Amino acid sequence: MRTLIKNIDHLYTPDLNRGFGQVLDLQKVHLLLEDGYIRQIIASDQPLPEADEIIDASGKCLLPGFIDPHTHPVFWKTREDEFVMRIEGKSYEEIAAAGGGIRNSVRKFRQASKEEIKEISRRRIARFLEFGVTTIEAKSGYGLSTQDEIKSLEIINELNDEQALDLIPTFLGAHEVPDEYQQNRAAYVELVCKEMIPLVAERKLARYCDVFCEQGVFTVEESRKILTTAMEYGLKARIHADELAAFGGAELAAEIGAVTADHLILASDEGIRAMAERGVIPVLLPGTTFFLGKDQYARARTMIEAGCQVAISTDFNPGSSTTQNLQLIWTIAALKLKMLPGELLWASTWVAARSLGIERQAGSIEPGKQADLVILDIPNLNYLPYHYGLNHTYMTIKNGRVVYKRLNGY
Ligand SMILES: N=CN[C@@H](CCC(=O)O)C(=O)O
Ligand SMILES: [Zn+2]
Repeated sequence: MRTLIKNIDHLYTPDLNRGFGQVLDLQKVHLLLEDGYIRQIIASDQPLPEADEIIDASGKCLLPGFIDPHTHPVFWKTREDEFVMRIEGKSYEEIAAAGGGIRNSVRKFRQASKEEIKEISRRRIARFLEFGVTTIEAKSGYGLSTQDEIKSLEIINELNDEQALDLIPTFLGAHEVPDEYQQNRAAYVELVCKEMIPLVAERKLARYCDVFCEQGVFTVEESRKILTTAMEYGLKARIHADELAAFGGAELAAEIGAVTADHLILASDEGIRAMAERGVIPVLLPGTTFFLGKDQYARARTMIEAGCQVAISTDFNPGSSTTQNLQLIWTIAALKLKMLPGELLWASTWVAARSLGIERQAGSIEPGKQADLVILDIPNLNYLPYHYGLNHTYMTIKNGRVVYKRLNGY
């Protein structure tokens, strides 16, 4: 099966030879796909090859499919009541300390059957394709019992097999201390290390293990124990770090060689330096800072100057960031993190792919790679964060197949 995408105004892909933020901009080209892979970039003065399917991209831009490297898409009920409580003045931390937040989602998750949660999650994740996202990292973390964490990871793995979007599973049993362990948190850490991690690894239900390392959640010592145990079982580490307090999460990520450290709003200079030295990828989630109504954003420029390659993500979850629109995150990251369009392209394709170990298959437009692509109805790359809040996706292509096409022009 050969598909020709013809008359592409701009084909943008990270310029891997020139480094972070540098973009290859090929104008007026065509792209040939074959059997799900990228076959050839064709200059406008070359003859057009035969193809079974032709897509006209006149006046549009072609980018690698976006990769969202930090999401929590498997939950049951939404939490709009807590959103209103925050408008009225309660903080996210106060709501969590009073038993709301993640623990609220956990209580609800445990009441629903696997099939019910799977169905609602299936409908939710389909929306990522509409926004041009072709791969997501997907975390468990609303079960917090062995049985319910397994339920969550099974849903992620089954949805990965059953529909077009790729889901890369992360075990987040240490997302919170559940109600029944509030008076005995050490026992919960033991349960995660001695029962959940071995089972998740044995059943190959996750590639990564994550911990919410944060004041009031898991300490640095507890996080170290959980993540090093997971690494002994062959899972790679990611960590929610320094989001609500400067807590030593970035330093821990560097110390244990985590693949990513995420959030990092309050990461220290020392932590940033250590991450750059160890090659830890900062995954920045400015939509969360925005949605929590906070003013202090992660120091992306300091991280980039220190030598980090930065990724960005929606952090899609029912509490602290409900958007699935990575294009909106481009705008927030541009304005609040001072990231430039070329850096945002890297951050949501190549670097995100590296953070998930899939950079050989995805994350850039090169012959031989999976044909995971997005056609955007924009005149140039700068336009994407500029015209904000809407969905510019004209078409999403996953493994060479059209999986989303906008119905009407505007
Ligand atoms: N910080 C921890 N986890 C999520 C929030 C989850 C929730 O509030 O349900 C986050 O990344 O923001
Ligand atoms: Zn998160």
